[in-house]
Amino acid sequence: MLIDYTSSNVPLVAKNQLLGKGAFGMVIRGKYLEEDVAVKTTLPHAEVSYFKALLSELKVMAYIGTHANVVRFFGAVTSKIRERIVYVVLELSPFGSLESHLKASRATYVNFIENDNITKIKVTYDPASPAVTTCDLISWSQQIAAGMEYLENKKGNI
Ligand SMILES: Nc1ncnc2c1ncn2[C@@H]1O[C@H](COP(=O)(O)OP(=O)(O)OP(=O)(O)O)[C@@H](O)[C@H]1O
Repeated sequence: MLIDYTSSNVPLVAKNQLLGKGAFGMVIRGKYLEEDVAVKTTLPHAEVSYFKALLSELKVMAYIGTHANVVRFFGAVTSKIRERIVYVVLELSPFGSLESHLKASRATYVNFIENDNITKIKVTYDPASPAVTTCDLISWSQQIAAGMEYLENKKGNI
């Protein structure tokens, strides 16, 4: 279901909290029904092609549905679509992109592999001690594969 917020509800978008920028848009932190969310939109005065790319992404997100290993899509603010402004509301990933998290964690990475053997099992990721370990990498790989498998099956149903 596509949730269409009225413009009066747009204060869900918190200002000046930029989470990141992509090829055609920016992602800012917001709040939806007491939940912290990520809000994706185009940069001001962006080219029409960027706006169309965001609309295509929105269409895909709306089709995908929910899976534990795929960022959840809450809905979109489309009330200003004529002015080429759309806000796509997504689950907030508190650590940002996996790539940037892995790069930032490189210096504190804890390797559990010695002579091709795993020396320790630490199953759960503990945000209080955020050093990434070999077990985290294995677990995240499995989660990515599960998410990709779900998307692949969805693709087959189009
Ligand atoms: N759901 C999210 N939660 C937290 N941060 C996010 C979220 N989505 C995106 N970001 C941040 O915003 C950045 C840009 O995201 P965006 O989806 O626009 O582009 P991308 O997927 O990284 O690249 P591209 O535009 O090439 O697809 C990300 O690299 C990440 O740092």
